[in-house]
Amino acid sequence: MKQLRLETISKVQGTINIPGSKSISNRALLLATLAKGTTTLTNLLDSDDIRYMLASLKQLGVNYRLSDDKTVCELDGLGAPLNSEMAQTLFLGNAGTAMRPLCAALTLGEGEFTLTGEPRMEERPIGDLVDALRQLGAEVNYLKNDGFPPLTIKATGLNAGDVEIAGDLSSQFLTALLMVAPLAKGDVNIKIKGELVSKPYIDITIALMAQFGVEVINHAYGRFEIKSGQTYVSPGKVLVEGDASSASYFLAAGAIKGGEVKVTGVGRLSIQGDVKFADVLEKMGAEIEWGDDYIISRVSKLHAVDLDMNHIPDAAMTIATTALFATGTTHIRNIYNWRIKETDRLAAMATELRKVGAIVDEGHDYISVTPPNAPNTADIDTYNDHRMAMCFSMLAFAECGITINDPDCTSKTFPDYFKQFVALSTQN
Ligand SMILES: O=C(O)C1=C[C@@H](OP(=O)(O)O)[C@@H](O)[C@H](O)C1
Ligand SMILES: C=C(OP(=O)(O)O)C(=O)O
Repeated sequence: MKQLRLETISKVQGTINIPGSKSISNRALLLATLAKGTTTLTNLLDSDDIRYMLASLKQLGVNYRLSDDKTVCELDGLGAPLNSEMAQTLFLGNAGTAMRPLCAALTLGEGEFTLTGEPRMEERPIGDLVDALRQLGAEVNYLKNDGFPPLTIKATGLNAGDVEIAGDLSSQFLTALLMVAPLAKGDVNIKIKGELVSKPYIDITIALMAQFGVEVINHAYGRFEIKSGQTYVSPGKVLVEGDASSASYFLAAGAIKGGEVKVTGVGRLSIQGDVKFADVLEKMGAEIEWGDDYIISRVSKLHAVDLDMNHIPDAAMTIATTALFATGTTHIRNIYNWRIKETDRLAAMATELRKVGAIVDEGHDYISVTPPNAPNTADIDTYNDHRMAMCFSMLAFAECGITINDPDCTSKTFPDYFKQFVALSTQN
């Protein structure tokens, strides 16, 4: 197994232009496919999750041209659902933003499609989405375990009508349903069962659908209406913002060991909820400055916070390791669905934080972290979870340094993360 040793970094200073947002890249690729006209996407993310989406679209006959660095994509929209005369098997790795939306989108046209992924994908639920699609007449069958990929879709189109979908495990199910609703055979009214989690991701979905000309009526995240007669039309160009979750590591670095760190490509005008990570850092004592498309964090003495972080599930992980540099016990609450992501993140985070000497209380849906006087070094297991690897890079700011096992797992969303992270420590 590859290991990366990070020796102590005494100061970070500089600017980093954050690579494109995973959430926006995969949504925009799918909407551009369904839309009439050609769309040019710029600042597209080049990472595993996007490659799975791009490869699937190509396999399904979608034409696009990628720039050499794969960050510009000119895609010819179908102006219609995806169809296939041949049965197709699509491999989607561990990309939730490919698996869930494609599962819904492939029910719209005609054909037989099998969706598979990495072993962990077979443990990540999709039943709530499938139940909703079945209410609209879709035929979806599980190949192994009920409620989980792999699955097969026999597509004949999606009916209109009223549909209920559970919102308490993942917002990606609702995102998937919203994006396909305009191509159903009439009005679609969606009712959410239970409390919807990760709500800001629904705002990203609705904002992108609006860019492609479709309006969603949002009744306080409890009910959504999509009127028929709306079609996706390419806006011509879509600029993918920098990824706000990826920005969290650099903002945390600035707060712990700045100088100051400026992230560009994401800021006050962002449509991503994870920019609110900067508010959490500010509550911990960091000095934050906002621009329209940048955020700066400056070093300060940090203290613990006790917050509900359901709205920023990905960036909240960065708070768990930032807490090692704050006085007091930090409580991160209402994050049950950490358990069903790339790994069981509550268990993984607790185990690895304990290795460096933290006192950790891991609950059903929360984690509390009390820092040791001085962290000790350890070999950090990353569980094939890009965020575990990136979060634990913060331990390079402790006297002891840190070793990250399997650092290349960041390829899911940020292939050259460690190169960029180390570069920041040597910029003037
Ligand atoms: O819609 C999206 O782009 C995402 C939604 C979130 O998932 P949940 O809604 O499952 O929390 C987030 O964790 C994931 O990385 C991306
Ligand atoms: C949960 C994540 O990914 P996915 O899109 O596969 O759900 C993540 O990136 O933290």
